[in-house]
Amino acid sequence: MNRIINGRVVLVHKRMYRVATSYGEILCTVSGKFRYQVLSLAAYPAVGDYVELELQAQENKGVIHQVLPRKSVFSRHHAGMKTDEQVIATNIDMLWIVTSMNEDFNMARLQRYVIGAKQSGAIPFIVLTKADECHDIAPFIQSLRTFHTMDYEIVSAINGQGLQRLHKFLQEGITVAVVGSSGVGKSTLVNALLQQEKMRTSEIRAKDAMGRHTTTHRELIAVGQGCIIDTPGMRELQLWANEEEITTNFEEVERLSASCQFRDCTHQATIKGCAVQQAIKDGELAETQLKSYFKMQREAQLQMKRRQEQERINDRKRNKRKRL
Ligand SMILES: Nc1nc2c(ncn2[C@@H]2O[C@H](COP(=O)(O)OP(=O)(O)OP(=O)(O)O)[C@@H](O)[C@H]2O)c(=O)[nH]1
Ligand SMILES: [Zn+2]
Repeated sequence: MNRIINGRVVLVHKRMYRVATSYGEILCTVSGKFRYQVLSLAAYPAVGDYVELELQAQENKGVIHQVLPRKSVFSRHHAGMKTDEQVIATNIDMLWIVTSMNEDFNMARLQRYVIGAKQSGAIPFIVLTKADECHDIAPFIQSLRTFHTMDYEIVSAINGQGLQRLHKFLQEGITVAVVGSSGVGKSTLVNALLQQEKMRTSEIRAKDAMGRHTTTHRELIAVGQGCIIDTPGMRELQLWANEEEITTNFEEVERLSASCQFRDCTHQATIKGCAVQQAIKDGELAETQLKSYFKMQREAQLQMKRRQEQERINDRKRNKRKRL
C-alpha cells in the first residue's frame, strides 16, 4: 500500500498536476476512479486546491484521489452554457484585480472582474499598476469611486511604489490570486514582490512537466508568509449574457449606495436613509435598474448554492462508492 498524503496544487498543465507536499513537489495525475466519478470539468483539480494523493513507488510521482472541499472559487463562465465553468483559482482569501493606469484601463472590464470577485468568496482589492509611467493618476482614482466599498493600491514594479503595502497582505495562511487582462503587469508585479524578499525568482517559478520554465500556466508561489496565484491574462471574463446592461446598473447602484445611511443597506423600499430608494423617488434611477441589480445578486447567490450542492452530491457519491 502506497502512502496517502495531502498537498496543494501549484500548477496545472494539461491533465498533469504539480502538487506541493511535505515531501516536496510531486507530479500527479488523477486516478482512474476519480475520472470515472467526476461530474464536471470544474470538479477536476485546479490551482489552489488541497488534494489527497497517493505517492507512487517511483520518486516524485503521485495519483490524486480526491479534491478537498473548496472554501472559495474564482471561475469564468461562458455565456449561454450552464455547465461550462472554468475554474481559475481556489481557496483564495483575497483577489487582486490588476489594471494598468494607461490607455488599457477599461471600466466595464474592471467591473466584470469586481462582480466575479464578489462571487468567488474572496475579498476583492484593486491594484493600479505602472504608476511610474502615469503622469496623472487622478482620473483613475476618480473612476474607482464606483466601487466605494473597495480598497486599492497604486504600485509600480519599476520603482517599487506600493509594493511593501501589498506585501503586508501576504500573512501566514493567506492566499492571494492575481487576476486581470493580459499585459497589465501581473507577472512583473509578482516577480517584484519576490525580488523585494531578495529571492531568486528563477528557482521559485514553477517548471512544467518537461522541466522548462513556464509563464503561460497558472501557478501558486510562496511569497512572504502567504501564497500568490498568478493567473494568465484573460481576454474576456464573461459572466452573463446581457452584461452591458448589468454592469451599467451595477455601477449606478454601487455609486448611490455610498450615500446610504447604513453601510450594509439592502436598498429595500422600507429602509430609512437609503440613497438608492431616494434616487428612484427623485427619478434619477429607474426601478427596473434596481431590479436588474437585485437579479444579478440573486444569480450570484444561486451560483454559489449550486456549487455547494454539487460538492454535496460529489461527497455523497464518493461515500457511496467507498461502501461498495
Ligand atoms: N513601466 C512599467 N511597466 C510595467 C510595469 N509592470 C509591468 N510592466 C510591463 O508591462 C508588460 C506586461 O507585463 P506582464 O507582467 O507580462 O503582464 P501580465 O499581466 O502578467 O500579462 P499576461 O502574462 O499576458 O497575463 C511588460 O512589458 C512589463 O515590463 C510597471 O510597473 N511599470
Ligand atoms: Zn440603500
